[in-house]
Amino acid sequence: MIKVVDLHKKFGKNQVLNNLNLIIEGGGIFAVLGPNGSGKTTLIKSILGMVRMDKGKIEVLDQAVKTNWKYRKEINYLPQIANFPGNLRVGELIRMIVDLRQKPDNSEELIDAFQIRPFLDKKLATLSGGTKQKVNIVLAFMFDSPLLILDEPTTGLDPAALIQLKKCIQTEKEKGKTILVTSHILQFVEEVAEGIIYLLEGKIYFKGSIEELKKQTGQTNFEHAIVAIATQKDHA
Ligand SMILES: Nc1ncnc2c1ncn2[C@@H]1O[C@H](COP(=O)(O)OP(=O)(O)OP(=O)(O)O)[C@@H](O)[C@H]1O
Repeated sequence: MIKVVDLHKKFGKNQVLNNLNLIIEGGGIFAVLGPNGSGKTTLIKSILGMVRMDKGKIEVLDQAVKTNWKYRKEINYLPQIANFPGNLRVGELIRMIVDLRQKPDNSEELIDAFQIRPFLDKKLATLSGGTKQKVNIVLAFMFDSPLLILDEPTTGLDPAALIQLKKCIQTEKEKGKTILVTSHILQFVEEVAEGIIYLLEGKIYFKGSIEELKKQTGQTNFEHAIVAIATQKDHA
């Protein structure tokens, strides 16, 4: 599903990813974790072909990222910060994306699930942060794609929307999808994720289940295990 080999990425003198290797077989929910600035978004954007890698090779759905952009049609992506023109109305944006993608969509169902119908005629610039995030979630979930990448999906969500988001993630998982998610909300990660991918110093420092992480760090609490992993010498 995703194969990253010897990925290097520098911004100026800042070596963000340094010989990063990662294989994710199809199906399941994987949380990409790591301290602020550890390169989670850079890794995700490299997988999406949005960041030009300095060295390495990435394959997504058996296609090389460098040479082929068509694989991106098979990925649903929720960016950490989505930048759509503020004068666009919510309904217009959703229709625009549906027209561009030219695939069947379930936007109507999601509009109701996330209760954004009252906002369809509102301009994006006038929405609250949480409502904007609900719109972005609708955009990310409305197409049927084998790979879903969610960068900080919980940002700004109220409890009702958070429950809805978790339901959507579970539904996609049950359909056999692969879901990559980043989040600093460890309670959310513990509830949804099966696999943990922990980034540190430009590499995958740990890859495994939450149970394996607890065992390796000798911690019974997930939060403490995450803190402990960064101080361990043994790499995954
Ligand atoms: N376009 C860019 N130009 C310059 N530096 C960048 C750029 N994008 C990211 N960086 C730097 O790369 C490093 C990794 O950033 P990235 O956003 O991938 O981290 P992250 O793990 O997603 O962080 P966070 O948890 O804060 O979201 C940071 O030091 C950041 O400042």
